[in-house]
Amino acid sequence: MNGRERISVAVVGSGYVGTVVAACFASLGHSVVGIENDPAKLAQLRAGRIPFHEPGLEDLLNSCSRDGRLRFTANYDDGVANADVVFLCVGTPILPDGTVDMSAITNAARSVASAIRRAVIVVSKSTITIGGARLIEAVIRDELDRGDGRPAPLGSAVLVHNPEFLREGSAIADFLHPDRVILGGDDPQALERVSELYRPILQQCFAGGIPARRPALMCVDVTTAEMMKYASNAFLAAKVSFINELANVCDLVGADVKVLATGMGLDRRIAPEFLSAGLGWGGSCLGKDLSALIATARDGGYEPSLLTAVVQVNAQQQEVVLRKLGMHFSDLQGRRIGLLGLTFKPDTDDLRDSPAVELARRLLALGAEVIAYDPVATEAPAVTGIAIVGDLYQVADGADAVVLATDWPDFLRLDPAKLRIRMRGNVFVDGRNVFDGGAIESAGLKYVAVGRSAGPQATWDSDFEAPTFDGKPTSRH
Ligand SMILES: NC(=O)c1ccc[n+]([C@@H]2O[C@H](COP(=O)([O-])OP(=O)(O)OC[C@H]3O[C@@H](n4cnc5c(N)ncnc54)[C@H](O)[C@@H]3O)[C@@H](O)[C@H]2O)c1
Ligand SMILES: O=c1ccn([C@@H]2O[C@H](COP(=O)(O)OP(=O)(O)O[C@H]3O[C@H](CO)[C@@H](O)[C@H](O)[C@H]3O)[C@@H](O)[C@H]2O)c(=O)[nH]1
Repeated sequence: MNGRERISVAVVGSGYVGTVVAACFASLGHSVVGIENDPAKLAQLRAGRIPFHEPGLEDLLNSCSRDGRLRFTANYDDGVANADVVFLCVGTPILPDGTVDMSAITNAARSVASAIRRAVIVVSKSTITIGGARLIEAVIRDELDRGDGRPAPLGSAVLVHNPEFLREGSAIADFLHPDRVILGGDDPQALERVSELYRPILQQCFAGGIPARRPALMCVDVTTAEMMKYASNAFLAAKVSFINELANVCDLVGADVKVLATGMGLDRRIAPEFLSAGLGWGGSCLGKDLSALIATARDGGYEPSLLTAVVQVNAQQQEVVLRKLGMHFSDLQGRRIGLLGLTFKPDTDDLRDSPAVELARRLLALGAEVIAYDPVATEAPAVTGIAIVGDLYQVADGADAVVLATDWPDFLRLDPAKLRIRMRGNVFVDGRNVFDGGAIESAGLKYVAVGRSAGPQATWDSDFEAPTFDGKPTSRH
């Protein structure tokens, strides 16, 4: 601990976020108990196995468990008894009306409160509705006030909201090397105590041996902290929808969206991240959080037209791929389509709101046959009719077209000639713009990408000299 205090932490919910939070805080030297109410997940975690796919997490969990800093329980009395800080990391899905289902987190908060016997800080880390922190606080206060014949004196609780910005697939690095830690609350001592937990992260100047920017700590009011999470995800989704819209314009005018995005990203105000055009964004968070933000705005009488356009452009992006297939086949009835990838992005097994699964669903609805391969998602998702195969080249067997839907690095190593030889047709749709079209075409396939039609390709060599405003070349050196 390098002389730092070891803080007792409980983490409620051991899913994609809670398990990472628990293992990472334990790796920083804190003493952590994970509370999970799903018996199957709990059994796996206790056996040292992660019930989902997240690179590096199983090793981290096992090393922390071996050192006695991390364990899991289903029992709130056991988990909360000695905790100084309790993190709530349970799911907050969307209800059919687009608002947030806060029932799991309020139930968890009630269970925590019923087990509190000392002064505790409860930290909501789940993404919550605007006003959610106050709701959780009220639930905890009610439970503590209820007494219910339990031995007095009961403990006390202060609420801090600490939204999480990790991404699946790079969750450990994102948690341990964040750009910022946001704490929402109005109790300075509680904010200070929670920031203590993050101290090793906040003080680091190196990430993986490379000098890094020190993460920022921002302490704000709870409502702004709640908004910070929704606004960040809405912005990321908007950036992807923006480049996808431009990709569609590139297809019209013969420009290359990949080169366009590289050029745009060189402007530091724009930044290169989240400018990859393709099948669109998905996953358990972006769509859900946009929906919650839109519902919040409408609830206040404001129509958020930009946010709704971000969602519309994304929904439409799958049609772009269908339209491209439509240029090669008069209709998709009876066509055999091989799908590479099912998860919503690489390095996760998460199929929630996956653009690949949604594309499969639409293809099936149009009468196509869909044969899919994914390196990690090896069971058919809840879409009847997708046939899953165990080898990537098998998707090509008798296929009229192969569509890359998820940009798993494994796929970049595929041999297009091996694919071609097994196919009936010759169409290859690169739904994530990751391939070199020339290499695909030289294997006898027709390469179809998103926003990269036969327009002129920009050169990108190091001897390039940018023209000055008067047209004369100038050296960059
Ligand atoms: N998945 C991400 O990448 C990510 C990133 C940042 C924020 N978030 C937010 O974090 C929250 C959790 O997301 P997730 O993806 O980890 O969800 P998840 O469904 O993977 O995990 C939630 C876990 O909580 C458990 N649980 C539910 N109620 C419980 C209770 N009362 N007691 C004990 N355990 C309980 C569930 O069994 C499950 O294992 C959501 O609000 C989400 O929006 C998610
Ligand atoms: O240039 C890009 C970048 C991403 N995507 C897609 O966008 C989706 C979301 O990707 P990503 O943001 O990396 O995944 P998540 O793990 O869902 O992470 C987001 O959602 C989390 C949950 O709220 C937040 O914590 C993270 O900060 C936020 O990036 C995926 O389908 C990607 O394929 C693109 O299409 N183009």
